Amino acid sequence: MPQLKIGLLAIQGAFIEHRNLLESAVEQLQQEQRQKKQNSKDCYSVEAIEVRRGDQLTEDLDALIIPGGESTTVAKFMQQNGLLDAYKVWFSETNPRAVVWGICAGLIALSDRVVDMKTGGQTLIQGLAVTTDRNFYGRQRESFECQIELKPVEDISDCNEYFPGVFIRAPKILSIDKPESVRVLATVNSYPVAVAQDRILACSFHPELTEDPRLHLVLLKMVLRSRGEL
Ligand SMILES: NC(=O)CC[C@H](N)C(=O)O
Repeated sequence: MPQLKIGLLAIQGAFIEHRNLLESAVEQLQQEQRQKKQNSKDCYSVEAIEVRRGDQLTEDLDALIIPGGESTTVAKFMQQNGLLDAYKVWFSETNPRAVVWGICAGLIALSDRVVDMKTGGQTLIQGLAVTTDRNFYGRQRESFECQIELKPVEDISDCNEYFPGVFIRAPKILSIDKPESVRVLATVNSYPVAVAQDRILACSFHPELTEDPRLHLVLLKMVLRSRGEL
């Protein structure tokens, strides 16, 4: 049984929530595959691991989830544990299978440009051609929930119902700086809240705090595509 190995940067919890949603997403993937071709042998399973050290970013790791929390802590944690250098190798063109998903603080860390950075600056991972305001919603209201509209793009098979949006001191994607390569997957009032570029997925809200696995399924499909299996 082919296995999808997904790592979660283990900074501030949320591991169980992500593992549960990855398991629901893989079940949906199996259902979709069964509907498409009967007797499919490609019955995937998912293994979720907590990533704490650079040497865990190996070639057999299909994806890394950079969770929400505090973007300054994310980069510091990565620097202190040899993860930033290891990430650069793991995510480089020498390993074209690797997929990364930045959630909230993870989106900030992956953004090419960040507005309202920490005083004195902060380390970014970069790679995603967007400009993000780090604390845009945080300053207005600490957290809120609203309905997110999913776009009918290739990896989203079911966009009929709103996605439950949980925003916590959320950043805002101010601009998409390479519209030819960044796809908008979800919006609120026509502003992008989830985007994808090549092997990068990013969102400004917290799907792991819902019971909706559709974004986790998007991640798994990106993984399959980068493995050349979809
Ligand atoms: N929920 C979150 O991840 C908040 C991110 C926070 N605005 C930051 O600066 O990192």
